[in-house]
Amino acid sequence: MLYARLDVLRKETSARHAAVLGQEHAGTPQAWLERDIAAAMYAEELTRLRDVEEGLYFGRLDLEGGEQRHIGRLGLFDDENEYEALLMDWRAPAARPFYTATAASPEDVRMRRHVRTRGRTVMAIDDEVLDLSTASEAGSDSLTGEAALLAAMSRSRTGRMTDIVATIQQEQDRIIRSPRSGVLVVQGGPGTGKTAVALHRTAYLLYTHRDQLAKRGTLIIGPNPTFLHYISQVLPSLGETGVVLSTIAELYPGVTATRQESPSVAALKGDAKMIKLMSAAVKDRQLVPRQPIELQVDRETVTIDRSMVTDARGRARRSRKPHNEAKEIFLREMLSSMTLQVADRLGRHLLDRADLDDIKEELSSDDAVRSTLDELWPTLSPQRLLRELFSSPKRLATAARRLYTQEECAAMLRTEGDGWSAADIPLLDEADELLGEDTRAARKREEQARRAEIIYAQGVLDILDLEEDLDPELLRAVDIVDADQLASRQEERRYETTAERAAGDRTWTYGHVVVDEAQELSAMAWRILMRRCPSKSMTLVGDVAQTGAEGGADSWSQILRPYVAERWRLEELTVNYRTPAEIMSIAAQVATAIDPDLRAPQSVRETGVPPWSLRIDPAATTETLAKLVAEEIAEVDDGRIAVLVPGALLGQVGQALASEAEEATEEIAGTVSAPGPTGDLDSQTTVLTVGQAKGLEFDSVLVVEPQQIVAESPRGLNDLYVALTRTTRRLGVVHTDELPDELSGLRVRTDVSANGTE
Ligand SMILES: Nc1ncnc2c1ncn2[C@@H]1O[C@H](COP(=O)(O)OP(=O)(O)OP(=O)(O)O)[C@@H](O)[C@H]1O
Repeated sequence: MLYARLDVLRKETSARHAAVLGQEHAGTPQAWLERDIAAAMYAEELTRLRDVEEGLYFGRLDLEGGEQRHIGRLGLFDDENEYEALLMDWRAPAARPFYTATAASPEDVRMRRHVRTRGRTVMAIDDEVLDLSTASEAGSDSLTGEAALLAAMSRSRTGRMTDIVATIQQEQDRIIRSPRSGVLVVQGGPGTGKTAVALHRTAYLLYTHRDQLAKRGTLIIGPNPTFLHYISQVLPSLGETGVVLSTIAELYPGVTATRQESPSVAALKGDAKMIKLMSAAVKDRQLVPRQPIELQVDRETVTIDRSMVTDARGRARRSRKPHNEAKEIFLREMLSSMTLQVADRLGRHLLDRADLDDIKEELSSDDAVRSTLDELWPTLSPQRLLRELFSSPKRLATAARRLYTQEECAAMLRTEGDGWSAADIPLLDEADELLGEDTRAARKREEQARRAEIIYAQGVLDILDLEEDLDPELLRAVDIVDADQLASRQEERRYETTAERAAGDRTWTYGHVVVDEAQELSAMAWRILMRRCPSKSMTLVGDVAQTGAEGGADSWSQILRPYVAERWRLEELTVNYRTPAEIMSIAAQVATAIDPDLRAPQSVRETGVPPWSLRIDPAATTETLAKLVAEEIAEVDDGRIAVLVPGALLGQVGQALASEAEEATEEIAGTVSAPGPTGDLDSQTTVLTVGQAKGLEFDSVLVVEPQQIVAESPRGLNDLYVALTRTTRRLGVVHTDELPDELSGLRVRTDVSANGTE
């Protein structure tokens, strides 16, 4: 019945969409715009209706009074029966007991039913009677809908994250429905559902605060493009669009960060000391000449001396305006002083206001004067400031004095014009704030754009006018509208979604910002995010034990103190839904080595498959790895496999495995992806570094050379912890070096052919 209702809705929406698209668009520009908006709205609605196909209905609540509520991915109403609710959206307040009711606190619920479907067929039904007699064994922290949950967790992974609406647990629900305002930090170990919770919270907030968030948009920040790809399907399938998914590297419109940077240089650039360095770098561009400068202007000699420039510079700086905006004050002051100098020489008492204005006008239009003043206070773009700073040892040393050592400066130097790295993006944004808008350039750009629109509009009118068999009785286009008017109308017509407008505008401020793997962000990256969200309505999820970036965080209060002091809420997730207990007990050893106080999350299931280690012959690494991959493929059927390697081995292992797979006629042919910068999650087997695998999960994981992973970075143990916790079922560790002590609990295998499950 519910699917039939869904089909009707799809048909109706599709018909409306087609009707709107088919409309003749003769009409006012306003009507065109409305047509565009209506078409986009219907298209969005259609996507939403299509996306809920799988698992449309998943739960039922039977209440004490006899009322039944059916819960699903969206709300469906019976239009013949006074819009009675047939299916309730999981985010509606009345659906909440489905996630929170327990035997001890039943919230009026007598029975909760989980319905599992595949396509449109019911596969299983699990009923839980919330009866006090069962409350003692199933305490309030027990799992909700255990059978459905275990079924969801044991499913093969597809390379894309799926939603968890049918099996959200109580501790997760509390976070998902937490109020929108303020900063909420969700701390949780690996696999506790932080990403899932962050995305479902976004969907919940969009449902509950639709109006505000539709206008301002929501920004979701992830650690890398692979991760964004991994989560990209979850939100639309929850029925939401209008959300910007981005990495920090994409937050400065117009700049693409393509240059790789070493982690240690990225850490230097991410340090909060950069704030002072950047501000010094801007001030260093506001020059005072060592020697007086003499200029010839219309037979008069004008002298620019130190005190004159120092005064003008002082005034401009005291305005506290950004550099490019303060330039107007500097120029005004300089021109006044120079005018007075000329006037004094001519005899100031002989001159009136108009004469002085004439002198000033002459000075300001003189090329030599202009270029000299421009050198003393150059107009700077953020790109130019940074390019010239990081390619000049002298400039960098001056700006960095007392902040960075000589060696650190040397490490940050680079050749001019070699592109931008991800660590440069927060610096560009910082520079933009310090420099402000170059108002003259902005005005010029606007004028140019407007002129181009008019030329285009004139072209359109000319073409319309070329029609040969024109009836002189009929009005022509040019009789009704001229190019200027047409250009204005075109401007009004442009329709962009909130997400499109937000992504293209550096100064856009979002209604809510979600940061995943928040522990990875540098101090400078936090500044760019806080600027994008002045209301500080934010959800930050992460795990300080998984921090891999050298400039990343060790504690949440350290990150947040500069922005909200102690005004933030902390929620913790404690149950691991991903990694089986056998593997978590090994990972827990690593967690203790990182910090003895750290408690790894509790796994909810065992698989009976012990994780293993295998020492292999360095001469035959790739053949052995290929065999192990083939073995894992046989074990996981159509599941996913990751080979996690130290950064230094990525290219080598990736290519070798890919070509091994090409040659192999049997199991692994065509299943291994060669490593790219984003990793290819569509292949069955992917070779990745730990950094690339952050936030992802696979049915089986082979960790290669753990000792090298640990040695590669100051936070190497954290990386190993991340690597071990990416698996949902199977784990093998392959090494030629010694095994780190923490991994001594692994079952030791001696050869390849012996199967890991033995
Ligand atoms: N309530 C739930 N029902 C079913 N599956 C769940 C539930 N909560 C989490 N999961 C599953 O557990 C896995 C881990 O979730 P997720 O990736 O969100 O964890 P995480 O805390 O972000 O992990 P990490 O810190 O390791 O990146 C996912 O496959 C997710 O779908």
